[in-house]
Amino acid sequence: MAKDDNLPLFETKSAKGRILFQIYSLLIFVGTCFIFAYRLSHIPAKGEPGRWAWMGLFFLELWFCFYWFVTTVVRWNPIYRNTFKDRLSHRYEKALPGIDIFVCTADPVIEPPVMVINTVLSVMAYDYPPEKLSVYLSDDGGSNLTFYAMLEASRFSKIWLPFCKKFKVEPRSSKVYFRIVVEPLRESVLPKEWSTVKKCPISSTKIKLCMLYEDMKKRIENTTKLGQISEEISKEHKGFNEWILVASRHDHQTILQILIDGRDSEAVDIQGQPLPTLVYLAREKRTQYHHHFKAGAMNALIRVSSRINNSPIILNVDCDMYSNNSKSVRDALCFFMDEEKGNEVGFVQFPQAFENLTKNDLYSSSLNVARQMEMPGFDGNGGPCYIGTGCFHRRETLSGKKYNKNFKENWKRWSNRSVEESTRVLEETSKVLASCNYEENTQWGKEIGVKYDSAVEDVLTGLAIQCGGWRSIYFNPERKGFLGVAPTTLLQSLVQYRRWSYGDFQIFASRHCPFVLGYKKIPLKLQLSYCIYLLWAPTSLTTLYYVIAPSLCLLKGISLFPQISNPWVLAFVFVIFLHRAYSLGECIWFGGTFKGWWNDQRMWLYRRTTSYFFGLLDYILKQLGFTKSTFVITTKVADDDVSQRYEQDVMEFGTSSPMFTILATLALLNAFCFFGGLKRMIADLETMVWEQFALQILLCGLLVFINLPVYQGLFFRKDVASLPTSVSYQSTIFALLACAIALY
Ligand SMILES: O=c1ccn([C@@H]2O[C@H](COP(=O)(O)OP(=O)(O)O[C@H]3O[C@H](CO)[C@@H](O)[C@H](O)[C@H]3O)[C@@H](O)[C@H]2O)c(=O)[nH]1
Ligand SMILES: [Mn+2]
Repeated sequence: MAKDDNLPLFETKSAKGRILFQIYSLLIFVGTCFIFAYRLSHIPAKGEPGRWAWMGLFFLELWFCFYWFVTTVVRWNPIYRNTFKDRLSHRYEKALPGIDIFVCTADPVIEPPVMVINTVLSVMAYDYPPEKLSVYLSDDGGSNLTFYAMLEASRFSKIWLPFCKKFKVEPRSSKVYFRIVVEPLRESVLPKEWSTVKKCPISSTKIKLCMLYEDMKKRIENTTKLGQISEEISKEHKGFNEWILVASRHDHQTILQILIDGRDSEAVDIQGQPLPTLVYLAREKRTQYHHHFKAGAMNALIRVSSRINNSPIILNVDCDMYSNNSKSVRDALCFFMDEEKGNEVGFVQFPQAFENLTKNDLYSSSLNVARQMEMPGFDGNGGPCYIGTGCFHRRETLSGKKYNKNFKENWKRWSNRSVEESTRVLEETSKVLASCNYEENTQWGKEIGVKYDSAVEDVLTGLAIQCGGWRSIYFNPERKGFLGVAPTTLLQSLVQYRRWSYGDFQIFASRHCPFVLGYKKIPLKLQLSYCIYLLWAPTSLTTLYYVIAPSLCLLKGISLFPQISNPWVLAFVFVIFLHRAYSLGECIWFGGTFKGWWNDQRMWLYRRTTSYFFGLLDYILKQLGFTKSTFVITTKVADDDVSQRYEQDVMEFGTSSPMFTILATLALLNAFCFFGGLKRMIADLETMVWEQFALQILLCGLLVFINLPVYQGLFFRKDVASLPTSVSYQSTIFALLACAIALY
């Protein structure tokens, strides 16, 4: 026995400099107390104008205070993890468990097959014994285009995998690798004909492979364009044409194909090494059975994979989330296989990060603060939530098993398992498990598998696992584990947050509310932590009030804040200033820019006033039975000119949407109030009324300032992505109407 045999496989560190944060929190707390003291002692008397607006403001400040308290609970004790992969391979290299990897896709148009197979290739190429890896693609679109791309990928993997191992390639998405490594050289160094270059800075193997990849890509894209499959493929897979027909009606039967069977000794790469198993699954869909979107797909995958490999660990990624780090599987295993603490680990969540961010992050998609502050905070409070992608699960947690203290994993139990069945038989028998009515009258989606009760199935499932006694772990390695595609237009981003806020609030308002489900099962601080996401939807109302009421009162001449010469004003200035300064500091500390922070403030406002508001409406309408649940899939491609505007940080409107009408109405309303307020002050300069309205005019002015892109889109831009005239008309009318009502 070597002497490191008892050392742990991972370590946990607390964040430094917490004392500063605690001082900051204390200061904010004291400041807020003063604000409340002022509010309570200065309530306008009965009959005085603005009494109700005042009360409203007081109530909202209480709410903001609670919300601030929750964000503070999250930030109180963040922890960071580190793994020791050398110890893992030293101890377990021969006995590593099998890993089943699930990739989900649903629509070949907004999730292009080339992108999907690059994700698949990247996870097939993990630095892990290939015979222990199985990759499953669930295609909810039942698209022959995606299937065809998978066939191409299964062929390409035979050269791609040995190549990755030989050159220690990172990242292992072919598309990204060639873009980073080969493309830059292609233009500068290489003349037209690549193969004729002798003195090339990259080896000819790399060039050849890149050409092969380009060929494959062209074939896939051409099929996509033509909408048909090459004859060769349809001959190879009988019954294919029939499938094209059924799939196009979106009502189709299960199609399950094991493209590479890892147990087959003939399934080898060009160097004779075994390949990971590769499975394509399009589960059956019928209009009369609810398919439950991604959660339904995951559950079908869980069942099918249990029949084929039944690996003890399941990794789940979205189709745009390629693996950016070939060691992630080993990282995750360091947590699961740790002798002392490993048995209680239910899932290991990697952060969601994106490859297509711009420097100033116009739509605030980077999730920098969530990734580096909030999630470590969750981990410190009892464990991160499950965020749907980049997550390794212990299979038992997904089959509804609860943790108990005596549980001890026997990894050998799993690795000994070998199913001696022909691929054909497996394919046929597994199909039943993915049929549309398999789950009828079962606990799937309720007690077993990924949960169905919410539009954010991931958060709900993670919470249930934690309440079942399992620990979750958050791991954010230096080299990011996974990279995905962030929305590239304003509307996409707002729609995505609408689904999230709706789903999150659904959880909060149900019997799965962390305070109910988690009572005595997870720590109170974790229950509170969940609120920062689950309470998004209701914060829309408070925010709407805060951007409307003070401005209208300004227009009408009702003062809601202390006047500037009054010492009480200090409390407001102090809290607001310190709070924002902290947020700016946090943003910059985690790699943002000043402009990025400013954009984040804007998106904070836009999400609250539109996405969260509609999320709340969605919830109410669903409760009343007016709507059915939907899942608007986030688009992962953009036209060239959309991409160009995205890269130049030009805000994308372009269509009319009720969300845009709200944004424009609020922007105009504040502009009217601002100028109306200014006019009043200038007119009454001697009587010093401005003193009473200083804070209100400041707030209103800030709102005008942050809305500059909206005014531009309304009046000053003429390009296709500006705001349509219909939105301009509607919003002008609404804003004028609101002002008129307030004045008279
Ligand atoms: O009916 C469906 C709908 C979606 N998906 C897949 O689900 C994934 C996530 O969908 P996406 O539109 O990209 O949603 P995002 O908002 O980016 O996803 C986040 O939020 C979702 C919950 O709202 C989680 O399921 C995701 O894992 C998480 O990344 C994608 O791979 C889709 O192909 C399906 O498989 N079937
Ligand atoms: Mn996504």
